[in-house]
Amino acid sequence: MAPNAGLVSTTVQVRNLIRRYDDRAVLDGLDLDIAPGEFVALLGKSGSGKSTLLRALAGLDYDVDGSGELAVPENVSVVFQDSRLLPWARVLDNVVLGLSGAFDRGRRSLDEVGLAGREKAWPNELSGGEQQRVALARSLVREPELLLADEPFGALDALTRLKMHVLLRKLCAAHQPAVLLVTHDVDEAIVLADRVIVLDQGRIVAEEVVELAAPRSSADPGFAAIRSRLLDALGVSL
Ligand SMILES: Nc1ncnc2c1ncn2[C@@H]1O[C@H](COP(=O)(O)OP(=O)(O)OP(=O)(O)O)[C@@H](O)[C@H]1O
Repeated sequence: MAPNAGLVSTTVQVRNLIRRYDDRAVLDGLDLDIAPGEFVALLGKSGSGKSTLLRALAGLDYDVDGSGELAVPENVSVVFQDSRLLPWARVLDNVVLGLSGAFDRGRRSLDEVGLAGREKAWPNELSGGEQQRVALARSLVREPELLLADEPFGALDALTRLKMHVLLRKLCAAHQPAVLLVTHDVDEAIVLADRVIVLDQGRIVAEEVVELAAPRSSADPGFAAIRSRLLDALGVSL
């Protein structure tokens, strides 16, 4: 029998992951599976280990003390709270940086994020929301199997954030990457994710599968019930 026979395919498989800083376990025996195309949102108090987990999945913590098993695809894209565009490169050049001959794909990606016609703009000519759209185009033009997003909408105003939710849902439906989104916004997690997990002291302490129909509304009683359980897990009492 083949070694993997019977196993459901996963894009991310984390087993007993431990990461220590100064002998303190910031990730403390964490297990996590993410299925192909699954959208997982990650909540947790400040200091609970969210960014440490993202860094581990992105392969950016090879010099950190720890152990455990980590299976992650090779093709991973990351988006951050700030767009991290190169100020000296035009928008299209930012999108296709490092991808030779990809200008047509880059233009299509900019079209997908609603920025057709802005290819030759400089990053500082765009609003914060538009810069994050470019960052999404830059990630998705690489057709990642896994998209890691560290509070990508954290610096945007409420209205722009809502528009970005609609856009991200559309992009994920079209490209179907597995997603791990770190956010501090419980409603954002419930609106976007198939599953929401809560991290506390380096362990997953709660998990909610979100099966609400789209468009998801915070006025829905099912939404409110999930929010209330997540807030409980985060130690917030209302
Ligand atoms: N390079 C480092 N050296 C020492 N300690 C670190 C380092 N990076 C993170 N830590 C510590 O590990 C813990 C978890 O940090 P991490 O950044 O993963 O938390 P977080 O959940 O992402 O927090 P936030 O929501 O504030 O971004 C914190 O106590 C932090 O101080």
